[in-house]
Amino acid sequence: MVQLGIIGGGMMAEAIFSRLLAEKIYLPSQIQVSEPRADRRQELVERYGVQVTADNREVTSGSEILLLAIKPQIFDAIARELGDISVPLVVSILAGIPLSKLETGFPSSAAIRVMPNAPATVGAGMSAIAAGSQATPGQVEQAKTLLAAVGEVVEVPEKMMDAVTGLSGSGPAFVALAIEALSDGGVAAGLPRTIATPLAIQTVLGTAQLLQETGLHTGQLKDRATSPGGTTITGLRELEQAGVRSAFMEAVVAACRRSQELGS
Ligand SMILES: NC(=O)C1=CN([C@@H]2O[C@H](COP(=O)(O)OP(=O)(O)OC[C@H]3O[C@@H](n4cnc5c(N)ncnc54)[C@H](O)[C@@H]3O)[C@@H](O)[C@H]2O)C=CC1
Ligand SMILES: O=C(O)[C@@H]1CCC=N1
Repeated sequence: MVQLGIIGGGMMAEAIFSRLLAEKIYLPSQIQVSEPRADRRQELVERYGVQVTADNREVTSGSEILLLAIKPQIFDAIARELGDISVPLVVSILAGIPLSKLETGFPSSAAIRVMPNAPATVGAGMSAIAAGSQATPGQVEQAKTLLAAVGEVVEVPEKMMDAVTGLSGSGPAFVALAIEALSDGGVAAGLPRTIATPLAIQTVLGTAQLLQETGLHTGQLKDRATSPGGTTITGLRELEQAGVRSAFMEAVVAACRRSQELGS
C-alpha cells in the first residue's frame, strides 16, 4: 500500500525519498510519485523502483502523507485539482506558501510546512518545520522522521519560515557562489583549477565543522587565523572594502522577501 505520495518528482523530491529508501524508512512499493515528464518518471523507476504516475489524483488515493514538491507558482492549480482529497497529512516544501493557504487548499487534511535545502541530497540537509493548527503531535513526529532522514531538523514558529527560506533554503547557492569565487581567486593567484576547487570546498567544509564541533564563535575563529600584519588580515580588509558582509546579509533578506512574495 502507498504510504507516501509525492506530487512532483523533481530534484528535492528525489533528494528526500532516496534517503527514505536508503534508510529503509519506506520500501519502494510504499512510495508513489506523480510527475508529468515521462523521461523523468522512467528515470525514477529505473533508479529507485518507486511507483510513478502522470496522474496526481492517483497518488493521493490511500496515501498516509502527501508531500508537495512542485514549484510554489503552481500551488493554486494543484490545490484546485486535489483540494477535495482527504489524506491525513499534507507536507509542503514549497517556498513561501503559508500554512493558511495549505489549510484552505486541503481542508480535509492536517498541514505541515517545511523548508529543507539542497544538501538533503547527501543527508547533510537543514530543514525547518512549522505545524498547522490541525497537525497532531504524532503527525509532527512523522514529519520530523521524514526530514531527519535527510539531515538536521528544527521546529520553528511559522512566522520565521520566510527568513529560514532566505537563509538555509537559499543559502547553499550563496555558499556555492562563495566557494566558486574562492576557487577563482586561487586560479588568479596561480593554482590550477583541479587543485583550487578541492581546496576551496575543503576549506568551507572544515571551517563549518570546526565551528560546529567546538562551538567557537565565528569572530574568535577569524581572530585565530589572523596574524598581525599577516596574509589573512590583508585579505579580510579587501572583503570589508568590497562590502561582502553586507552583500551576504542583503542576499538573505532579499530571498526572505521573495519567499513572502511567493506566498502572497
Ligand atoms: N531546489 C532547492 O534547493 C529547494 C527547493 N525547495 C522547494 O521545493 C520545491 C521543488 O523544487 P525543486 O525540486 O528544486 O524543483 P524541480 O523543478 O526539480 O521539481 C519540480 C517537479 O514538479 C514537476 N511538475 C511540474 N508541474 C507539475 C504538476 N502539475 N503536477 C505534478 N508535478 C509537476 C516538474 O516536472 C518537476 O519534476 C519548490 O517548491 C521549491 O520552493 C525547497 C528547498 C530547497
Ligand atoms: O529558489 C527557490 O525558490 C528554492 C527555495 C529555497 C531554495 N530554492
